[in-house]
Amino acid sequence: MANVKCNPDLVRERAKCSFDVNELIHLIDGGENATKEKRHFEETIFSVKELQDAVPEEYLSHKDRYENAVRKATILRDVCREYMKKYNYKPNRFRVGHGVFKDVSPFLLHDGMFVATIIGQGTPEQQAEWLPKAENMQIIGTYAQTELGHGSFIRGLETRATYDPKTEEFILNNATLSSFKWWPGGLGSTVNHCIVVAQLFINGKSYGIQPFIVQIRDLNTHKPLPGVKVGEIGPKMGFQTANNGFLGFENFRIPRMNMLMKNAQVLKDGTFVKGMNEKLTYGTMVMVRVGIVGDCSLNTSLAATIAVRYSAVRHQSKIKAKEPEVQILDYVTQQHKLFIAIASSHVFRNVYSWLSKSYLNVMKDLAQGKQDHLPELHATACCLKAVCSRDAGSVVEECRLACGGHGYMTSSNLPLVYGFTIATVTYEGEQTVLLLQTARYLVKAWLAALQGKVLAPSVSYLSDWLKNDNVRWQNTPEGIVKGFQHVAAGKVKAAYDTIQKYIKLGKDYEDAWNLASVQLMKASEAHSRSILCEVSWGEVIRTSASPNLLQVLKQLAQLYLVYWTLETSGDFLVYSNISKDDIAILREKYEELLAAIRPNAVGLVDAFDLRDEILHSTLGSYDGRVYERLMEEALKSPLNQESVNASFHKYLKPLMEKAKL
Ligand SMILES: CCCCCCC/C=C/C(=O)SCCNC(=O)CCNC(=O)[C@H](O)C(C)(C)COP(=O)(O)OP(=O)(O)OC[C@H]1O[C@@H](n2cnc3c(N)ncnc32)[C@H](O)[C@@H]1OP(=O)(O)O
Ligand SMILES: Cc1cc2nc3c(=O)[nH]c(=O)nc-3n(C[C@H](O)[C@H](O)[C@H](O)COP(=O)(O)OP(=O)(O)OC[C@H]3O[C@@H](n4cnc5c(N)ncnc54)[C@H](O)[C@@H]3O)c2cc1C
Repeated sequence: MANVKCNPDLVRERAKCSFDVNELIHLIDGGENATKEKRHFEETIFSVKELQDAVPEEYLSHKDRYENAVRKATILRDVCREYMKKYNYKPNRFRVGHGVFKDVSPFLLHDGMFVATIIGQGTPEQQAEWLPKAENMQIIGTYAQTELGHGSFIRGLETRATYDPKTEEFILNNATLSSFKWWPGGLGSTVNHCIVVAQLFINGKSYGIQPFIVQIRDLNTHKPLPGVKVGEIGPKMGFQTANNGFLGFENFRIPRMNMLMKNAQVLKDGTFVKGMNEKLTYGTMVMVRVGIVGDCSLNTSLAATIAVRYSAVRHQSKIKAKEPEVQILDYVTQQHKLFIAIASSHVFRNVYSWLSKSYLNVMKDLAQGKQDHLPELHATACCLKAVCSRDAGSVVEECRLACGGHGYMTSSNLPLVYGFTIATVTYEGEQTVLLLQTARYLVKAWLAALQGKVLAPSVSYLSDWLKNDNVRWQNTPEGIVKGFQHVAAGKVKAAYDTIQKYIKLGKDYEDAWNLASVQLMKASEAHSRSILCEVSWGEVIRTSASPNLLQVLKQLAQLYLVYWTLETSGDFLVYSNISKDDIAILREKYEELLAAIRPNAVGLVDAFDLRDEILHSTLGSYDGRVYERLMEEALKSPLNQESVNASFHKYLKPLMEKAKL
């Protein structure tokens, strides 16, 4: 990239960077070698001509766009397979996927959830049967859980799997319209198999929801099998190439062994054997929620890179009347919009790495029959997924707005990035629903704290606060982290007290819960924010890096702490000992941090190391040729391929002529 002829503003910005950009790239990637491998892989992928689009995707019809995405998905699969064989390297297909598809691969659910559910929910025998086929794409699948009528409340799913002991089969049925599966990615026209989550019935008795592996299309003709009704759900806000679909069954039989039986089992005679914990059936969702925190880091880095580079190149208006128009990045309001995006990406990455470790530890425990830490993992993954996805959506939108009119252009890629980022707020557990799951855990933890019990590490601050809620405020990062814990503890207590108040007024627990649920949701958000602050600050101070880089990383981590303290200063005034003077000091600190980060802004986004092919943006490319690219892309419009469009003769001319009469 160094030899590319760049916009002079970007050249100047890069020259004034105070740290070694390569050092940060290696830190993000996990070492110099990891960067080398990543770059070699990406170079290989983006030099494949067939993966490059001659016409921008947006000009294609819905159908052509899908077919093009499938074409590229198959080529990408082949290239990756060869690459893995040759270099024994497991590539990050999702990162290059943004480059290849701009949007989402029709195989996203195959890789992200179909294979993962076979691993997570299948017995060793079932894995041996299905996994090799799924991994080498002999079969293509998705995860079909959500229905027209139910997505959040999965115990309410209506798809039925009724066991027939005579034939040792399950009979799948979707008797109502609301029971039709709706949303699964790839289901529309791509997959031939599904994990279907259905209500299990044996001898007329319900045994709750269970996962089944089901073939829905013929492997040769791709026609839906008899008894299967399947199709695509149509255009959406984003995810255009994900090929989301609908599905219903009519007396469709599958063998008994197609129920994934790692947890619960159905024996030949119809005996139901309960698993260790029925919630383990929800395991794939926990795994994907953890992954979404990592996706939030990538999505915010995409938007930050585009908006920061653009803001360094764009000059508009003046700060001082007699001086030239400034780079818009010099407006402190612009820095306020953008530097939180850079900081958030680092916070999400650090928290993702911490959460993944907890996830793996809990999986190891579960394999040995220990489930003590499962509730804490579920509660933590729920609130972090909810808050990070919401933050990422807001940050991406703020970056888009920070690019003014050009940010509204599809060629900036910001609308597409927003489309797939904002989807994460809803899928894999709608944000409020997940926050309320965490609130259940917090209320239980609060009760345990009141009873003097020892709490799990992520909520132990509740006991500390109960012992002493009158801690002197300190304007240090550690003091701010403590402050976030006080806010969270204060909100948990307030929500708990509200529930008790309603119960005393004669409400039952469920109604009292619903009445207090805004407070519960806010308590859960505050808990999540306190984890984000504590973990990210902890990770940064443990980072081993050169003094210059460490200084910049600390500035970003502090910016995150101070930004959120100021954004939620009302809560701090209510629940901590912060004073108005402390808030004024923090405002000053915030301005100092913006100024300190300013010279490194371009270096920081360069360190995300996102190739132009992944950014896909007229505003964000490495060379900063913004206006040239905007014009080049505009000229690709089909309307610019002819000097006069047929509509002139058909409609406009007759209209004008009629007007003459
Ligand atoms: C790289 C991959 C990219 C993938 C792209 C993905 C595209 C999108 C895919 C999808 O969206 S797939 C569909 C995802 N759907 C959801 O996430 C549904 C959300 N709803 C739920 O998870 C559940 O319905 C619920 C909200 C958790 C409620 O479940 P339920 O009604 O059964 O529980 P409750 O009676 O409320 O009891 C809760 C009880 O259970 C514990 N618990 C709940 N879930 C889990 C879990 N996953 N693991 C462990 N424990 C769980 C919870 O803590 C409560 O415990 P107690 O308080 O009773 O002790
Ligand atoms: C892009 C995209 C891809 C998807 N891919 C898949 C897929 O591959 N496979 C799959 O199975 N599903 C998929 N889904 C479905 C997704 O998982 C659900 O849409 C999601 O879980 C939300 O459920 P819902 O649509 O039922 O929302 P609802 O639950 O109907 O939410 C509507 C409103 O009701 C509120 N609400 C609901 N319950 C409660 C409650 N208990 N307390 C308080 N408020 C509540 C919510 O907060 C929200 O404000 C996808 C969705 C999207 C958008």
